Amino acid sequence: MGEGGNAIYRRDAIPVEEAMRRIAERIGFVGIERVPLSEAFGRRLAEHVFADAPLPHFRRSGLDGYAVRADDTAGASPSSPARLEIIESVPCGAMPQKEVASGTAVRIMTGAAVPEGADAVVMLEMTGTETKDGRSYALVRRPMNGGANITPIGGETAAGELLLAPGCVIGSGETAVLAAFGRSVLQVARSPKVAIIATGAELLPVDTPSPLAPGRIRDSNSAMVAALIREAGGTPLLYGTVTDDPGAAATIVLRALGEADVVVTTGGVSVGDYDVMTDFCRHWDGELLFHKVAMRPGSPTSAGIRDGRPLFMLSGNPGACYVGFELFVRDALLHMQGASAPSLRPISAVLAEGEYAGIAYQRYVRGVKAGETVTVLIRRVLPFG
Ligand SMILES: Nc1nc2c(c(=O)[nH]1)N[C@H]1C(S)=C(S)[C@@H](COP(=O)(O)OP(=O)(O)OC[C@H]3O[C@@H](n4cnc5c(N)ncnc54)[C@H](O)[C@@H]3O)O[C@H]1N2
Ligand code: MOO
Ligand SMILES: [Mg+2]
Repeated sequence: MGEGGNAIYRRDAIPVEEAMRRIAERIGFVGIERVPLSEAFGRRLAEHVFADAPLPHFRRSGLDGYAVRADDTAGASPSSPARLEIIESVPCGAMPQKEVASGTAVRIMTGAAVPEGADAVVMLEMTGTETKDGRSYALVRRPMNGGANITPIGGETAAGELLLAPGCVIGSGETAVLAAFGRSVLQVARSPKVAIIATGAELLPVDTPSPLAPGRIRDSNSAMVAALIREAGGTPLLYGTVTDDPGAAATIVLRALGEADVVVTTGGVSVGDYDVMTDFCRHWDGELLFHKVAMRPGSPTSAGIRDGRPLFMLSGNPGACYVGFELFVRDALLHMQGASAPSLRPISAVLAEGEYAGIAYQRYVRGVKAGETVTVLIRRVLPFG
């Protein structure tokens, strides 16, 4: 078939970084949709969100107490409190009707609008009250600085300020900001639809009771990959399992490529007689991006693209399948949703125990970092001692 000289079909292993690059340069934004804020949690924003008004948009009291003129409290002390006539009480949500003139105070609640004329709020605990001739007075026992306990207009956010940028994940904090600024409907990245196809004649549905027939195993990869897809903001579509019949596998993979944004297969990608994905790669009308990666586990991991839709062929070995997803599929899904930064970041660590000899390929092993289980990439191991 005239492909003997092609390095991809010869399955020359390429470095992990090169494989990542080949995927990244071929993957684009998945498109936008509008969702209500109540359904936006975990999605990626696909618009700039600016403050359409200052926050707060009125001078806001930070305490329960009295709105006063700071000058009126100069020199006040417990033995000689400032005596200010209480002219009004302002609950939250109401606007004060009166202006605070010298010698007066307004009872105010946390979050309420500070009346004109007042430039400080004194907390209730610093005051006392007195009634005389049918009038009520606040006794302020300490001097106040101008501006004390008042959030000015725009004190949290100025009008026009950029609140959230495209690509950011909408978590609980972002949700609060969006709600505060009235964004009940948002433009977010569409959740990529990701088809999952597990290959292998040995595979049984998860609900198959024990004991399993000899040689048979439950399909754990589909469930794992579905969970990983959800973690990455995608929507998994379970296509089930396919046996090792090349025609049947090709039919279902091509159907999935027509229906989903991304297709992930597991298994059948090595050099076994029944490795259907290896066979598929040689006959499909898509473009193979790589067919072997210089890594362990998961060296047979392959990827291709057809009509702009990526096909990830992960190794069947569950550990290799996991590593292949982490390295190649996750960032592809995040990138499709507008994320700019790669999700994996290298850290350097010293291996506490064990040894790896004669490493030709990069190794990804499970490790524990300060109590947290992580996947560790071992590039180079220095001999002990
Ligand atoms: N002659 C060679 N043999 C193998 C090579 C090689 O280079 N030359 N590579 C080995 C490596 S490394 C790996 S990894 C595997 C890759 O195998 P496949 O991707 O073809 O996967 P399968 O053969 O289908 O299965 C491998 C293993 O994983 C189990 N499996 C498969 N699917 C699932 C599933 N959905 N859930 C749970 N477990 C699954 C399967 O039963 C096998 O045990 O090839 C080596 N061989
Ligand atoms: O590369 Mo295989 O994935 O060693 O197990
Ligand atoms: Mg195999």
